Amino acid sequence: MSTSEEPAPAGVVHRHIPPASLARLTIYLRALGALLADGVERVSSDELAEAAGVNSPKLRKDLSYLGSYGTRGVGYEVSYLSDQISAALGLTRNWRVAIVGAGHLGKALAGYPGFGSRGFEVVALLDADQMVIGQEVGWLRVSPVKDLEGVVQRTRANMAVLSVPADVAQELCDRLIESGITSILSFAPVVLQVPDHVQLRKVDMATELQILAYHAQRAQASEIAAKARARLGT
Ligand SMILES: NC(=O)c1ccc[n+]([C@@H]2O[C@H](COP(=O)([O-])OP(=O)(O)OC[C@H]3O[C@@H](n4cnc5c(N)ncnc54)[C@H](O)[C@@H]3O)[C@@H](O)[C@H]2O)c1
Repeated sequence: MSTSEEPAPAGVVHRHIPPASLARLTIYLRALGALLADGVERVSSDELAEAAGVNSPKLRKDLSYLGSYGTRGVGYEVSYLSDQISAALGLTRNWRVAIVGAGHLGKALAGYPGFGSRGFEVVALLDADQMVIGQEVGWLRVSPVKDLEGVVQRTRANMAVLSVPADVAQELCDRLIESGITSILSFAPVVLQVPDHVQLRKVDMATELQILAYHAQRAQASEIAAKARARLGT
């Protein structure tokens, strides 16, 4: 029987994965993690698609970026597929995250217990405020941002989160890059300039809420239109 549902072996360079598929791969990974925890060894496309809340063709297309073309009836080996998605997402690497800005957001992120199981270890939390420096957040102690370069070196951080006010974000972003960090997630509401070799992602909840509001408004408008059509019998 064909095993073409199995993804490409480890070490294979994956094709460029479109952002929407990339986002869904993280959902499959979480679903596979739950199946693994339940002792499930194999899963069909349909079952995995249902667990991840997508349709099977979309799942098969997404997994095809890993070299899997989905032959019906064979099923995926849960732990193997989980490893392959982790490898494609770069999660087999040990990500060590430094959080710059230990305010509301920084502390909440540093205290979140769910990162470890997803391959991210928060190794440092930094701030400029003397009242905040030295505070304990979980097992971390807030370090002074003036020592950022040394902290990055000592903790071997290779990823950073910026949870600082907008007006200091660029300067801190530059210092992180000079310290050797090339993957940065920024919450600061400002456009940051980074060189080509640096991966910068921005989280903007206000934009997400605006998009949500737009969809809610459209859904409401089409519901009103449908009711009006029903009333008129058209
Ligand atoms: N993207 C989003 O969805 C989203 C949501 C909430 C907040 N934010 C943004 O995230 C950032 C943090 O929000 P917050 O609510 O935690 O704010 P906060 O004021 O509670 O925390 C900011 C922290 O940054 C520290 N700080 C200031 N200057 C610094 C510097 N030069 N070096 C190091 N630390 C410095 C402050 O001392 C403070 O502890 C803000 O820019 C905010 O606008 C974004």
